[in-house]
Amino acid sequence: MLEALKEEVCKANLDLVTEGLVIQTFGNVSGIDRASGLVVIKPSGVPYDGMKPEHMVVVELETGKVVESNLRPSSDTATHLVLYRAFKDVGGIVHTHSLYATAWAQAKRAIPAMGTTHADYWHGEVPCTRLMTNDEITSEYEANTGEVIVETFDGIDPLHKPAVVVASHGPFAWGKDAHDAVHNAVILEYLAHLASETLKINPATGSMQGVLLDKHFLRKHGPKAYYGQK
Ligand SMILES: O=C(CO)[C@@H](O)[C@H](O)COP(=O)(O)O
Repeated sequence: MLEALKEEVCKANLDLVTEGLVIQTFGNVSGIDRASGLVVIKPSGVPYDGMKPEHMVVVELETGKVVESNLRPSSDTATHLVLYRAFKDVGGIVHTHSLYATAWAQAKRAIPAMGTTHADYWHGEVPCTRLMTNDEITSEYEANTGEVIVETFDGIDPLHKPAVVVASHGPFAWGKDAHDAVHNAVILEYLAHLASETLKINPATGSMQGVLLDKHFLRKHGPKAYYGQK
């Protein structure tokens, strides 16, 4: 079932290791087949070393029910499913605990756009979610994590800002497929690192000029640009 997608999702998970975004069994990548309403995701707690396409778990988008695998799906599966239901153009999702993006999440701060390196990829700051309530944490925690992300993106095109830092937790990134989502997670970590270094040099650095932000983002991702086309 969904052999090509399992290959793609497995490779995307292994790319997290190659890109230095995860250690141990941290993190997870999924991809969706919209036609069948099925999601393929990393198994929970399985080491990346030796991870194969046949280890990927297939779950239903609407119910989260495992339809193929003896392994448990990633513990963050419910978050991925909420995001796929809300962000209809998203085809792949990544969660990591990459060092700098997670530091911004722990600091509970959006990552400001301070220069063109950022503006080439993100149209403004990388948002940070609000803190989750005790009720949200003690009930359906993983699904509620997805809900606070969706709430954060009210009125924002998720493909213009393809990542978020979840307060007190870490980053989630997404894209048109699993490979694109990993690419965005790599860029996010670079931008988080760059912002940290910039604020170390000058803690009073403000956001970049709006005109420059638009110029750099839109020439690459605007209506007539190649990047960002589906
Ligand atoms: O963020 C978390 C847990 O908060 C995850 O990244 C885990 O570290 C990986 O869990 P599995 O995907 O292996 O269940």
